[in-house]
Order: sequence, then C-alpha cells, then structure tokens
Amino acid sequence: MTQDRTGIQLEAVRLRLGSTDFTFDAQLPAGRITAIAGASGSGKSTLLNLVAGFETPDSGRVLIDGLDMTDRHPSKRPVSLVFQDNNLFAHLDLFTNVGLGLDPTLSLDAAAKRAVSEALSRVGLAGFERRRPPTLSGGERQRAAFARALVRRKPVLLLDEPFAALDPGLRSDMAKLLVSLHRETENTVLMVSHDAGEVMALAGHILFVDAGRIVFGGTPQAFEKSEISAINRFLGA
Ligand SMILES: Nc1ncnc2c1ncn2[C@@H]1O[C@H](COP(=O)(O)OP(=O)(O)OP(=O)(O)O)[C@@H](O)[C@H]1O
Repeated sequence: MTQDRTGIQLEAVRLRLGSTDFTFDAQLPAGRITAIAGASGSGKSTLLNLVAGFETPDSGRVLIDGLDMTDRHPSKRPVSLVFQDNNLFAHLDLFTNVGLGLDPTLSLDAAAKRAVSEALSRVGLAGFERRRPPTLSGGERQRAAFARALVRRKPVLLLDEPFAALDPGLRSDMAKLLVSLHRETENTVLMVSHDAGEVMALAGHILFVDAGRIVFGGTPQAFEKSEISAINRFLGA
C-alpha cells in the first residue's frame, strides 16, 4: 500500500438538483468499506455520483487521496464502479466486457489478457470467457461486473446497491466475495445500500444521509447507539 492514501474527502460540497439541495462534508477512511446508508430519496446515489464525477458540485471540493477531483472527468478519476444493473454489454462476451474495463479500445497485450482471465477466475467465472451476459444468471452477471472493476486495479471502488437485484442467498454470497476481494486489494470501498443488515455486516465505517445531508459519520458500533430518529427507523428499532 502507498503511504499517502488519505481516502475520500467531500469539502463543503453543495449541489442543487431540481428543487433538492445537497450539502456534504465528510472524510472517508482509506482502505475501508464505507457504507452510504439512508432512506429512499435521501441523496445516497447523489453522494456517490459526486465522487464518481457524474455530478459536479456547485461549490466545494471532492478529493481522492489528497488530489482535487472536483473538475476531473469521470474517466480520469482513480475509481471503478459496480452498479445494481451491472452495465454489461449484452452483445459482447465476458472476456470482452471485462477487457473493456482495462482498455476501452481493447488493445490488450498478453499480460492484460492474462489479467482479464485471472479476474474472471477470481470471481468464480473461469471458463465463462466466451459466454454473453444474456446466457448468465443475475449472480453470474454481477460477478462479471466485479471482475471488470477488479481488473482495473484502481484504489477506489464505488458500488451503488450492487446486490439489490439478487435473491437473498446470492446477496450473501456476493457480500462474502466483496469482503474477500477487499481483503486482497485493501482498496477504499464506498457502497450505497438501503439494507440495514448489509450495512451492519459489511461496513467498517458508515455515513448516514438524510434529506441531502450527512447526519452521521462513524463506526457501526456508534451507529447502532445513535439516538438520531432517522437512523433508528433505518435500523428498524
Ligand atoms: N438530476 C436530478 N434532477 C432533479 N432531481 C434529482 C436529480 N437527481 C436526483 N434528484 C432528486 O434528489 C433526491 C435524491 O436522489 P438520490 O438518487 O441521490 O437518492 P437515493 O438516496 O440514492 O435514493 P434511492 O435509495 O431511492 O435510490 C431525490 O428526491 C431525487 O428525485
């Protein structure tokens, strides 16, 4: 691991979308899994989109490992992404889909091709290289999306409800896969989730968003003891 990993900072970030105002101030630890939790419509995806670069703040700054990302194009940020709907190209086989994570022009040398096969194998999809996404189960497609993120070897992994479309058994398998990939890569993970069980099982750090603001940032232990009513509702207390 490099010495100067300081994680993700949102410094006095302000954004207005339609009639909704967002204000985010946060410091997210490097090398940990941080969950962004909150009710539907609270602003979880918006926060993630600000880090990914799909939204640009009206004011304030977004930093990753100390570098100002605020005006940097999403493709130039040191992040990889996994979404609920996995965004695989249906007409391309898995090898190509994962290879695109490495190089959009697909000019892959022998080492890059090996990396693609290793990533598929790491998520349990060895031998699936020539299969196209429509021939796979939902869980297999989501594994392929993880392989595509993995192969990029970026210091930050952004996940937006990555398991939401899966049934409970698969959700728990994928959660285990995420934890084991995280142990290996020690990357900084930011994961949107509206599932209290998932948040408590996976996160080492939690941000809770309510009405466009972060109303809690801290450990799962402190989160459980919080007396904020929106958090108690979220935890089903
Ligand atoms: N481009 C936009 N224009 C106008 N309003 C927007 C836009 N994007 C998001 N919003 C609004 O901002 C609020 C927060 O949206 P966001 O998607 O961040 O919430 P969320 O917490 O991720 O919700 P969910 O759990 O339902 O996905 C919502 O009320 C949404 O309608």
